[in-house]
Amino acid sequence: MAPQLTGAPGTAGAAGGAASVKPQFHHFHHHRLATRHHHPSPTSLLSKLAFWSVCSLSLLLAFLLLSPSAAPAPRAAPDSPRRSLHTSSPSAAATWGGAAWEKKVRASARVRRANGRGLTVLVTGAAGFVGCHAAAALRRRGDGVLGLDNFNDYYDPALKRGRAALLARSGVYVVDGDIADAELLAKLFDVVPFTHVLHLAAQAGVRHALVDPMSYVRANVGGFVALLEAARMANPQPAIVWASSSSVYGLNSHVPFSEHDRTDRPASLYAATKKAGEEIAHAYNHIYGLSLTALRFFTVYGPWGRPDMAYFFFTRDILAGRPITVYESAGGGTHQTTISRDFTYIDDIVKGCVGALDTAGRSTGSGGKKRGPAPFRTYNLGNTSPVPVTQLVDLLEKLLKVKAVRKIVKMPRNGDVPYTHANISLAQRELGYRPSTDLQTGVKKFVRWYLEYYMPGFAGKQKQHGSSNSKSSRGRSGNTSSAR
Ligand SMILES: O=C(O)[C@H]1O[C@H](OP(=O)(O)OP(=O)(O)OC[C@H]2O[C@@H](n3ccc(=O)[nH]c3=O)[C@H](O)[C@@H]2O)[C@H](O)[C@@H](O)[C@H]1O
Repeated sequence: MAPQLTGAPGTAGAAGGAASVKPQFHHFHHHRLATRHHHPSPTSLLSKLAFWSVCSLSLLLAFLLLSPSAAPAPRAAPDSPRRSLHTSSPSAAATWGGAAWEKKVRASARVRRANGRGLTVLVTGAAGFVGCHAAAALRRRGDGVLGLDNFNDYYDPALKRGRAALLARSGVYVVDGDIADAELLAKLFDVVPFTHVLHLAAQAGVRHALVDPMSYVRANVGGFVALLEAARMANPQPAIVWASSSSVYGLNSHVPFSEHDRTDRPASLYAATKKAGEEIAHAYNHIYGLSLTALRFFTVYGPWGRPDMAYFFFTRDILAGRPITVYESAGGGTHQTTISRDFTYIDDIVKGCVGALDTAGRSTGSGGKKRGPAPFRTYNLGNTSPVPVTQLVDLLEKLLKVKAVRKIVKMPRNGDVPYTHANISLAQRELGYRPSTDLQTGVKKFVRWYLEYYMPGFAGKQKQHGSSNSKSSRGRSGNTSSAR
């Protein structure tokens, strides 16, 4: 079933129209060449002269256009839209540039608070789960917000377009482009003097790193460096708040995880690239005076969430009557542990992001040069109450009113860690971070959204009959497989 949206899908990436202009070639017909055996009249002499001039000019033009040394990569004229070559979006038709595009960018980034004081924030990964919620929250309080997202197909891009459409309705424009596109980033910083960057664009997911390792290196290392390069050259230099991950704690066994604990034993490539990001951030802070804040998110969930996460695809599969694989500890021996996560509700995470932006000190550099020390901070954003994954499944069964078909297996060596548990006292003290949503409340909100978004008919039926553990409901939900 196609996602049901209440409005038109986002058109953010379509700004600008056609991008490439094909050269026009003129063909001369043979009958014109045949005339050269006759005595030429003055008019035919003139037309011959004109013909050969056109030929020579065409040849010269063709030479200039096709010669590799003489033909640098076409640069966009200021008023014409251009094609981004770096997007990994399947549409690959991301366009940017031109007067109309710049106007849209400026309008989106304009602060709308009555007193005129507010942040001007570039939110990367704005069509992602956390990005879309954070961008909306900033816009609600009147900050200037511009989104950037490459709409890649790691999971259903229609969901990302749906999020961007929501943002568009609240006046936030999401530029369709890649963080690794240095030219695009330079342009954005040129058009808007961003005070802050909330950098959430990344290749997420722990287990997928076994399937496509390079995508993690490209986005979480290469993409991050591209963003930092653009930020250090920008004038003014923005303060950067970015998404690290609880996964950096890896095999750390000291609970709850504190920012002072070891993070040098990652269990997955995903974790390793996030940890690399933290080290890279330190270097940019040290060399260029960029203000950098890393937020270690703990298993964020909620409405408009990521279909690659367990709570999301468990919901889909339970409704479809398909078995779900639930991991149990591979521990054995004396350290038998229940697989559990410090699930953190999206609204709490957004408050943490906003708190981090509000308290981020300034970057000190200018023109790519450091002028003094700048803040370098790291915070856990978790819920401080880990819940076993089996309990999450119990909860979903209760809310969906469908019994899950559980396949219990020992946790494979796929990058997952047995448990996470955040110590959040630092974020509490310095960011005013106070998570307030327990798993029961948060998952209820997610399930309500899921049913309304993917299965509006089913949601209605559930309300009417108060129960839905029927064959027909399973049949309907079977259509949701495109969600992942
Ligand atoms: O905090 C983070 O830093 C990360 O959080 C998230 O990773 P995780 O905490 O691993 O969440 P998620 O995949 O939903 O698995 C949840 C639980 O279900 C278990 N799990 C998973 C799959 C399965 O088939 N069976 C199962 O039992 C699994 O063993 C686990 O115990 C983000 O995806 C990641 O991008 C990153 O941000």
